[in-house]
Amino acid sequence: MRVPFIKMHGLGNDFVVLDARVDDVPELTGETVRRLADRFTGIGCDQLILLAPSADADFAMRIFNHDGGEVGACGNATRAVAMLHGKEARIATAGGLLLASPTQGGASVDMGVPRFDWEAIPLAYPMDTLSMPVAWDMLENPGAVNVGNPHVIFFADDTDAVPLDRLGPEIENDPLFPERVNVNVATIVAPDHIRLRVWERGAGLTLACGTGACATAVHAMRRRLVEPKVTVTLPGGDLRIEWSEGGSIRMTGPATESFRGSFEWADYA
Ligand SMILES: N[C@@H](CCC[C@H](N)C(=O)O)C(=O)O
Repeated sequence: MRVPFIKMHGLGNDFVVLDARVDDVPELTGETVRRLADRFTGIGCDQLILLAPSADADFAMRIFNHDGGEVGACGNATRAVAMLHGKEARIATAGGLLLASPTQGGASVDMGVPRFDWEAIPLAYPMDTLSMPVAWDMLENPGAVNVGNPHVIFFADDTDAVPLDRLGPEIENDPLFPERVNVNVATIVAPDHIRLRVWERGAGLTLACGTGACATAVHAMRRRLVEPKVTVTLPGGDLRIEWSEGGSIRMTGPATESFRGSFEWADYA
């Protein structure tokens, strides 16, 4: 059987979107996701997104990393599917209910209330997540935030000088993070501007990470390093993040549909 797909991206963080609301999509396994996500032998993407009907929301969004693992949140994909939906939507995800509205060329999303308890990140043992007494080489004293998925955030004078291709996988797989972790390295450029690079759990270095931008902005706000509204510049472009203590995070930015196609399911199952 042939299964239709839509190729989309948010600031270069790219997705294969399967829409089980309108198409027949057989049950996905980690192996099928890995094969489809492979950039040499498959369609190629950072995340595979499966849209499905939902009893509690306008639709459900399941998120699978490049390595086949299912996860709770993806900020860039949420903007992409909000744009696809074309009108205000309540989107059910494993990380919680998200509210999204399409904008000119993208979407604005209420990403929910961030969590800071060490159990919620989760960490392997109790620790102050605002100022963690741990270090990996030049990366030290990070913070941790869960925005539907787990993030650790380091500040550095120059994000480009950090060997994230080496330290990213080391930190992602450190036993301190029992569910592994997304690794963010940020520079405060100005009180309203952060520069950010992200090593994504299950996907590696990506051009942008929406939840990474949310987690980093919130952590910088909690440390009183930036204002409640910031621009986060990633290698793929800019996101606008707004948050105030106790509230939910608003993320606004672009999304793009690249092309539509279909694939033979048996080639990837
Ligand atoms: N690209 C995403 C995040 C995708 C999931 C992440 N790699 C995880 O494992 O939690 C984004 O834009 O937020």
